[in-house]
Amino acid sequence: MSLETAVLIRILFTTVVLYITGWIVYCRYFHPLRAIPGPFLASISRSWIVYKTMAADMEHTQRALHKKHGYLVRIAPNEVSCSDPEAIKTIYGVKRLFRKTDFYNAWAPPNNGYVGHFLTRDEKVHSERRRIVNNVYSMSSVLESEEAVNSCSQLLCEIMSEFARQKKEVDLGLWINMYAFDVLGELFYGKMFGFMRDRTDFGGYMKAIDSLLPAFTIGGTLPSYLTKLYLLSTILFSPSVRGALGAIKHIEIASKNAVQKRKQELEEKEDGKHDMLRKMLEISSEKGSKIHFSHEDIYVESHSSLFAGADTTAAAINSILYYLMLNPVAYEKLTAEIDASVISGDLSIPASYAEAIKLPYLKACINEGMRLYPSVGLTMPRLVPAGGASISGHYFAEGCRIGINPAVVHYDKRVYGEDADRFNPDRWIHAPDGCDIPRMDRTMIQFGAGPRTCIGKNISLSEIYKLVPHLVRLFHFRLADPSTGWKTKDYWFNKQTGINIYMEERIFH
Ligand code: HEM
Repeated sequence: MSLETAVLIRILFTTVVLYITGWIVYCRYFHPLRAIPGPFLASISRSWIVYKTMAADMEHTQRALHKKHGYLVRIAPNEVSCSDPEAIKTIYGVKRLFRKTDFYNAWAPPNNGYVGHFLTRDEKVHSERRRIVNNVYSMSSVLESEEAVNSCSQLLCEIMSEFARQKKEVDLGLWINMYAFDVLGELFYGKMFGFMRDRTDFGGYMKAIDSLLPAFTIGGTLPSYLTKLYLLSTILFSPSVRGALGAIKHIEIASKNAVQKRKQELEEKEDGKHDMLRKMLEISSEKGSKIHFSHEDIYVESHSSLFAGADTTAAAINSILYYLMLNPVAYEKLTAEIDASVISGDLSIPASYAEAIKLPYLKACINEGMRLYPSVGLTMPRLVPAGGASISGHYFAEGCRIGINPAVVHYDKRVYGEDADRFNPDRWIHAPDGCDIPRMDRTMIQFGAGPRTCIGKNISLSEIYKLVPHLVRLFHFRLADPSTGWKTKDYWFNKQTGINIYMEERIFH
């Protein structure tokens, strides 16, 4: 090696060491977030958050960190996880908009048009676009398709009856996931995809989402200059991600075909169906050119809902049923309420949404399942707007990243009582000492909060309120092996596997 090269290497090495030392000193002693506690590595590098996200159990890590440090924990040099229930309205409220961070960029398809409600970071564009379709997602609109949802529940119950008669061990999570996809098929396209009918992962959608979730979540957590590189390398080197992109393409093509077909059907004859596709086609033909709502926007609307709406709803139903199976007293109490309501004629089977929401213990069990196990298990990160903000006694400068993880704030003992980490639906009937139900309700952010609240919330609630009493009335479920527990993977959607059960059909005389 020549002398010049050796000197050059030494200069380079010294520069790198000086840069890293300077960066660490800045992060620890001069950074605006220096006073916020958290893991040392997190305070100087995003490698901590990336590594912990890859482990897919961030909700446990964050709960432990908040228990140790309080409401604010530094999870990256410029990012904070907040668990203060009072901060929900500041961070996610309408008063001053905290924009979504670049975490969401990793999920966006290469698309020059509108990327969908979930991914859009421009609040003005978001509110304009969301206003166009808000009514389509209202509860009254969703309930116009109630019969269609009933047909899905009935098919699921027929399959479950067959399994019960065969005394077969069943992967409950898998069937609930297939059910959730088929309901979206009915609601959006006027017919089930065929997951349950064909007993298969139709078009490979489930596998595709499972493969893409880690890539998007890790890609979004990386420093933004690495996101594209990371995503590109997963496409090049991971056959499952390549396969998943193929399946997503399939969903896109299927959406496009469905829009064309539905348009044609409606032109040919009136079929009396009020699916969401029809409603969106009507908006598009009545005022589409004026408000720029084209067929392209309808494809985006429908296929992004498949991505966002099936796994999340399935995770919620799974958690409600799983915790009931683990808590026989609550399970019996719910069964008694449902049986009494059926006998008195207050609840039909299939259950109507309007009837089901009147059952107090059912409501308590549903709230409690989604509290203890919200379907989204990472912080929903936002940027502090111009002028900064005061949160939990700390001033945050513009541009700091901050978010709340539903799976952390839902465990707050000051809000939900000393037994907040236990499944106890009764807390929703009589609030624990020192707690009150309106505050408990306000702290539930399983569907997000404020202007970016889940647009599909009513779809999911109608599915959950209708399916849970239907299943509880017709079957008795028990875990095949209560000692093993489910397995969970928290890649933004916190998905469960291994809910293996046996069931019996209930006999009524
Ligand atoms: C139990 C079921 C569901 C849960 C727990 C859930 C959860 C969430 C959460 C937490 C957000 C906010 C994300 C953020 O602020 O970063 C969100 C947004 C969203 N969800 Fe859901 N979701 C569910 C079902 C659905 C369904 C069925 C659909 C579609 C049909 C859907 C579509 C969306 C969309 C499009 C957004 C973005 C809304 C916006 O920014 O305007 N979700 N969801």
